[in-house]
Amino acid sequence: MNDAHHALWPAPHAASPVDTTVSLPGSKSLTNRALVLAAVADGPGVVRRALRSRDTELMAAALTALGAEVDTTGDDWKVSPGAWTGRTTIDCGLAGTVMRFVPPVAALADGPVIFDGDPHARSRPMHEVLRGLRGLGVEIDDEDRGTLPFTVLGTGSVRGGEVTIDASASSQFISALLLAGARYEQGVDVRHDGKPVPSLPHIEMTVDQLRQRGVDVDDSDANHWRVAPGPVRATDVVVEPDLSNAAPFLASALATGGRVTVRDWPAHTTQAGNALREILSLMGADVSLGDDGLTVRGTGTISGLDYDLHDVGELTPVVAALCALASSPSHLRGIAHIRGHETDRLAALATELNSLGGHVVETDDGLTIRPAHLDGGTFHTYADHRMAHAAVVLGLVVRGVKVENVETTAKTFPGFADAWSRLL
Ligand SMILES: O=C(O)C1=C[C@@H](OP(=O)(O)O)[C@@H](O)[C@H](O)C1
Ligand SMILES: C=C(OP(=O)(O)O)C(=O)O
Repeated sequence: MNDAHHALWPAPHAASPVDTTVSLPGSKSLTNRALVLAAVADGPGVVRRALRSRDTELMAAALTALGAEVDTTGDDWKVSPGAWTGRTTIDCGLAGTVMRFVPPVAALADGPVIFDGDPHARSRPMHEVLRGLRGLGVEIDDEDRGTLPFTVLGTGSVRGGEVTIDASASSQFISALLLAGARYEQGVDVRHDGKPVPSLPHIEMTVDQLRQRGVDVDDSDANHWRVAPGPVRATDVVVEPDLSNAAPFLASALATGGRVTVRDWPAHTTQAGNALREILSLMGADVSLGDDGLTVRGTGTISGLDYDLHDVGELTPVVAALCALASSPSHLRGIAHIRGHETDRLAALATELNSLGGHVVETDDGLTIRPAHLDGGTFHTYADHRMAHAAVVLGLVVRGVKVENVETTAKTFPGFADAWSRLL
């Protein structure tokens, strides 16, 4: 691993238990769904308190390239749908939501649309989105790669109809087809056939967002989703704070035996990050939801965790960091699919935690983490924002943790490092 390109950021050490209240930026998953749905809507809409980060700016740029108008100047982003135009190129960065959600929209454009992204984006699974789109009548040129780069050959309309894909590698494959599906002539009727679909809350979020805009979605049978053809109503929506990005902040209370409150925690939400309430209480925290937000209090002792993270895989890095600080062993299961996230997160976490002295073993579908004394050292992020989140949690209690490429957190949380420097 070459550290020469990136300065090392010394993760802040907590001299005393953390005791603070924080407001967090908006949800990536909600912002990018709201942008896509606003761009395919029947009139101009507003996305209030939009997350401004690399992934959401890439989404805004992608939709603009396809003919929508997206005004991102303030905190409330204004979106006006346009006539879908092809003959353009989309940069997906490393954003799963851009590489999966935009091709089904590009299929409505009147010409070819080229997709590419960061070097690692080319290894993220895409095959089943492409297969699904082909089954719905879309022509795609990927030179049989099944990954980025590829070209969607838009013709101005999409037939739609029935299709079966294997979404065991990512829930985003299903969300992708559903988000644009109402604009296809026959809507979409998509079935999953394969090992269980991960991250189901994210599909529920997609279904919920579609219904909020008047789209008729039938998800009454497992592994089967139907979106009726029809208009997507333009809306004025407020984005909730990103509950998955709350993970390192809430975890800091547990790690240091302190208290953290995250303001504006929604009482009802489809965000996967809401599972932190259960996970952190299983690990020994006192968790309460009140008028001032979600408050987590730690006792100074962290219990190991035996847990299936299949539905909430994006929480793994921070949870694994807490497990590495716990006083009993942990078994994190059900997360084989996170090998296809920003990096192979199972390999990256095992390597980096062990390099600090951890006792972490990769299993087929997760991690086994045993108590160990950790020492400082360099924690590599592999261009994965959530690896940096894990490193921050460790650094609070382990002296001398240095984070390589902390700037990678700009994917979903620009100013992440500064937020910690201010907090401690
Ligand atoms: O639809 C979404 O917004 C997301 C779905 C999940 O993807 P996977 O199903 O690939 O885990 C999640 O991990 C990712 O961070 C965001
Ligand atoms: C898996 C993640 O991102 P993406 O939306 O790029 O898939 C994540 O944020 O943890």
